[in-house]
Amino acid sequence: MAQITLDKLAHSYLANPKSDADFALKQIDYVWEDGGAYALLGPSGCGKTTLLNIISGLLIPSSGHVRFDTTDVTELSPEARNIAQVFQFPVIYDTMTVEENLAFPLVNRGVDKSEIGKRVKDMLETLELSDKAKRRAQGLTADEKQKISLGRGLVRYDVNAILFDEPLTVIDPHMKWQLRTKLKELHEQFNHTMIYVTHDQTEALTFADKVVVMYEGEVVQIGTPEELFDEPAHTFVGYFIGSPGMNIMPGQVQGNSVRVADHSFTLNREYPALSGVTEIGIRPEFIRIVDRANAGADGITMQVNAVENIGRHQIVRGLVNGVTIDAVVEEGVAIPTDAYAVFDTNRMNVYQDSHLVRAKI
Ligand SMILES: Nc1ncnc2c1ncn2[C@@H]1O[C@H](COP(=O)(O)OP(=O)(O)OP(=O)(O)O)[C@@H](O)[C@H]1O
Repeated sequence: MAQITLDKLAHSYLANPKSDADFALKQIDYVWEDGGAYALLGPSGCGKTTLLNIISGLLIPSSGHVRFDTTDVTELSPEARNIAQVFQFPVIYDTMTVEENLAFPLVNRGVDKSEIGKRVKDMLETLELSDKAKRRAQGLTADEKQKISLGRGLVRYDVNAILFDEPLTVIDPHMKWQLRTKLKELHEQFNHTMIYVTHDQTEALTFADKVVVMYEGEVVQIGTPEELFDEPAHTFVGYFIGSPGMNIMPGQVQGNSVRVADHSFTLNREYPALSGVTEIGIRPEFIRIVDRANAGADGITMQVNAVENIGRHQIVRGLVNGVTIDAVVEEGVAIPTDAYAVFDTNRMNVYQDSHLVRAKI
């Protein structure tokens, strides 16, 4: 296993990139800790696969270096990097049996026969495929084939890292949850450095200790699931993480006073003087909807347009000063038509030109 360092790494698919927009991956400096479980999360086209391919050696970056511990591997082939990769679709040998498929990466590396037998048996049990060990892979379901692909990556104990590129795309929804849990268990057991690419926030947040959020070729935040929820560093993270995402509204900030629409909130913290576009972010979970008649002066007029029941909660959708706002309210709570949205001032975040502004201490 290895610590993986990305040193001033950037990539453009163009021969002569001229501006930032020409880069599929804008400059990134980051150290992936040895034994960490990371998710690379972002929408389609944000550069996740480009970054993963640079780490695996399928792509040589336009600039910068990749180091595994102290070794510079920037120009080394994937084979020379000693990594395991699991792709979106199963990569297995149809004519081999399930156990032969799992043994193959170990046979190739000259691992001792008895050791191979032990590891394959363990992996068959882990993946709940013991009863299919002697069956040819041909004819198995897509789920089962992808489980074998995962197993072929995980059966190797000596790898520097295991890279997963949207590995659960072909997996049945109920099985996805099971395999995610399994991967987490395997990570705890073997402590491999794992990097998991996905555009699905549930997959990222349940699998990873740290989530790397990408947007338009840039890493906009690296944090624990809690950090991404509580303090999104960029409005995109606020919007992308959470269901529904964070509400973002235009606002003005002066010291400890935040003005949104026709209402000023007094906060228990001070902000520095801001320039540029100022926005206020608040998650739907931290907005209460109350009847205007009972609200006193502590809310903002909200025009309620729809109420969706989603089991234990209801999502209230409406407009505040022309901006669409969502609030998450417990089930059974009556939603007044003449409503005020009351914000939890401790949970309001301030953004300048899309980036989080920290309050002065
Ligand atoms: N071989 C290539 N040649 C030219 N441009 C490419 C190539 N591969 C990717 N790109 C471009 O680079 C950008 C990042 O693509 P990348 O595949 O890394 O994103 P992604 O986040 O993995 O997307 P997805 O989730 O759809 O796979 C996109 O604009 C894409 O069109």
